[in-house]
Amino acid sequence: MTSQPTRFTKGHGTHNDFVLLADTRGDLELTPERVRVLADRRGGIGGDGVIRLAPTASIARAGETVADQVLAEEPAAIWFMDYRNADGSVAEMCGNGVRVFTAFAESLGLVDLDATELALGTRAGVRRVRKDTGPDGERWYAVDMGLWRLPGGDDAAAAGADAAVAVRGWTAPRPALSVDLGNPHTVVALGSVDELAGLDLTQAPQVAPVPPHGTNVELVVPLGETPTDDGVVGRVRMRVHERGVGETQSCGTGAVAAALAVRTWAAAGGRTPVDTWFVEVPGGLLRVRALPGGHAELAGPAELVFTGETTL
Ligand SMILES: N[C@@H](CCC[C@H](N)C(=O)O)C(=O)O
Repeated sequence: MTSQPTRFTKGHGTHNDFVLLADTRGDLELTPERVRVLADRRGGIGGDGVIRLAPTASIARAGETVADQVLAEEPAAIWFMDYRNADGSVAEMCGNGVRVFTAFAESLGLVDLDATELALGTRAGVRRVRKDTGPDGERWYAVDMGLWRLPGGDDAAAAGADAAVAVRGWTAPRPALSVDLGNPHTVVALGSVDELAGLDLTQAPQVAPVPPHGTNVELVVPLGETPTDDGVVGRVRMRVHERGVGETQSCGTGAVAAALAVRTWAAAGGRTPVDTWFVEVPGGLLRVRALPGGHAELAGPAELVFTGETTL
């Protein structure tokens, strides 16, 4: 318990939910224990993660050199997303979190997305957010997620795999592809939506070789590709087990990793890669685009649902 009440906002992006703290002076102490208490769904506010909005300069002053790099690359990136998983661990990046962070910054009057884009700092570097529109005309946010990478390189791209994943109940591990979005992902293809729906993700999937910093695991079913007026669009359904959390309703970086893995598998099979994907997650719908120059874009909604004060 702290003696001073702290204001918070609760928000989510496709039901990946976060406790948001506005630390505009950069002096809020956020220990792993405090994160765990805030994120606790029974004893606290509850969330998959905790997001602190702080001055990028304060993160640099605290000794995180990535914040110096952010400001050198983009001096306008004065606000930083300090992202923590529900178990108190620090994560480099959160795709749904970036959109919710932006909605939070708008609510605080720190940015007007109707007038300009937002450049913000993260531990994976600068991220740029612009307003966008969803397939049914709803307000969405689109984020340039920066450079993506296959840690297994060309060999993994050609083979479509560089790892193996075992899920509780499976008789044998299955091949998987590692994808780096600033944070680590391992993507496995399944044969049907019924198999996806029946998965037991109550325990963390086992990944081999063991990733040195852990990984987020996406289980995906490619749903096909459809010609549209804007070109061919792919569709994927996925579930995710997040590092530091457990199964969540959505993972933005995971959706990007899933789409890029399916795209890589298509290319390995000699098919023309599709650049636009809709990704169905248990909590909603996200759009992923492979951009020129090796960047990827993630688009989706962001909702702020309530505010309050806590002494936790
Ligand atoms: N839900 C997030 C990812 C949050 C961090 C992740 N659990 C990790 O440890 O890398 C997203 O929307 O990307």
